[in-house]
Amino acid sequence: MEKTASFLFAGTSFNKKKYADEITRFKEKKETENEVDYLSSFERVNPGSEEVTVSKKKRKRKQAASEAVEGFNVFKSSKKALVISEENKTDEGEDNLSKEKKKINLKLEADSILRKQYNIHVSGNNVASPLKSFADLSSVYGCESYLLHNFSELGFKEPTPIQRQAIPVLLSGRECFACAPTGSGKTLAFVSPMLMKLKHASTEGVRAVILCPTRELAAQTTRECKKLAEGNKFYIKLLTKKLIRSTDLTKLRCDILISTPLRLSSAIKKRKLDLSRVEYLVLDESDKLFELGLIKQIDSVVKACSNPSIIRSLFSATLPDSVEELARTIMHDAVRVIIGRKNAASESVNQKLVFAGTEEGKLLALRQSFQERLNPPVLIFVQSKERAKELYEELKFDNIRVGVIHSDLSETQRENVVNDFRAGKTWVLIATDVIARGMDFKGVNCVINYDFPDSAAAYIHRIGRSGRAGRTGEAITFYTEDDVPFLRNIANVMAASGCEVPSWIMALRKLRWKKHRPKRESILTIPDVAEE
Ligand SMILES: Nc1ncnc2c1ncn2[C@@H]1O[C@H](COP(=O)(O)OP(=O)(O)OP(=O)(O)O)[C@@H](O)[C@H]1O
Repeated sequence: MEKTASFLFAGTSFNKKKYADEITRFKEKKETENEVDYLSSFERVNPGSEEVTVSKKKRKRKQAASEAVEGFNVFKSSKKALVISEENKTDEGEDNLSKEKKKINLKLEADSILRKQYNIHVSGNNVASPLKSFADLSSVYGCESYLLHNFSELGFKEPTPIQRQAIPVLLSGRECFACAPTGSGKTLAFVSPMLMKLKHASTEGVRAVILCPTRELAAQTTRECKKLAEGNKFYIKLLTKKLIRSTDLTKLRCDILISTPLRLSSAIKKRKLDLSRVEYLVLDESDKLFELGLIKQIDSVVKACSNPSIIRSLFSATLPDSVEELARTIMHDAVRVIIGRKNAASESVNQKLVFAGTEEGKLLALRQSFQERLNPPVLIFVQSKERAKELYEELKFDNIRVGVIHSDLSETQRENVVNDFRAGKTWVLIATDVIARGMDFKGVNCVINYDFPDSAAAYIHRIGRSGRAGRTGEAITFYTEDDVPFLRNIANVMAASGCEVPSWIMALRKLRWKKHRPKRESILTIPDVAEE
């Protein structure tokens, strides 16, 4: 009420000279007026109770009150008095307004200090305050205790910077573009507000969708979601082939559905999966999802999620301007949250470039480094499934526990390979970019880019498998003569995250980088296997 009044009365003008007498009279009474309100309302609620309960002090107040009421009647009958009353309200209104302004300014100042402290950059109007701690979730947003309990069970004491800002943005009902380094807890940042908003399980069909570019990441996100939802019986489902075959999707009981775009768009088309009630749509690794190969499927999912009050959000460690522009065409009044610098590598990874000369040189360098120091778990990235198979053939007899993952393996085989690596059964995992994004292997000590990555974004995601959740890691990138023209782009990423780069590389010409996948010589040194 006060707030409204203060806005209503702001700006009323009054001739103070002309009504000086009235002002004096008014000011004398001002102090008692608040008490009038108090007592008259007391009497309204308790008629006749005054004799029994009103103390001496209150009687005194009552006396003052009656005077004020009389005064009020007098003012009521006079036109002048009305203006004076307005003047009083104006003063009060201005007071309230400036108090309100002060409060807002203090809040904005505190928000800005917190954002600076955690390197949070936001753009958009009226962006919600960042979280000071997880406790804000219950004090400000009424978070249920199960979620806070789960955070503490998982060992999460403080929110990470992206969680501090993206969670309140989503809870305040705003759409969001979020860009934060690899391994900085983006999954929890989009899952927690979803769980809080959905509150409890429902039978009303799919209410939230999370899209991930690969099956492995979708499976991992499902697991994380279930861990965070523990204690609240949500229906959280991964859209698998088996689920599609065995269930009538028109009757799917599901609060949160996690899928790859291909699987989901085909379920919409062929199995009549209804997404019209979806309230939350998250595009994880959004820049990957907006790449040419997937855009059609994304489009069909976005269209199927036809609820006009849907909240969409995009999360990634790399968010090119082109993707933002494209996404803005479908988003409403979105807030942009960037942690640190946009499109930057994690600062907890120590990055090195190694000149290996030729393909043969790479294999030699790899073997030598393993002989000198093998500190598992180690991830090795190559540029194609063929090369992944070749490198595996070379290393499998080297007395190293090595595994390989690529898109030619079946779903179960891929799952087993990932599980073996997670469990420490394999020390070295050879992979294509299929697991470069989002996969959260605990404590990967070193990432080796055996083949030079095909883009700066691919580089950032690959090396981001190491140095996660506050740990440190190492990344080694081999390059040959073929890769030299593309060195500068990687060097820029390295320099921006504080790593040393030779000056001759920084002096190279900057190239507009389309996918760099040169034809490379075979890795195999064993001709028999090559011919198999
Ligand atoms: N508040 C927190 N405190 C400590 N650890 C956390 C916190 N939130 C998440 N984590 C842990 O941090 C790790 C990385 O989280 P997550 O996989 O969500 O990162 P990400 O930002 O999505 O990375 P990427 O860009 O590679 O997908 C996970 O092991 C997760 O359990």
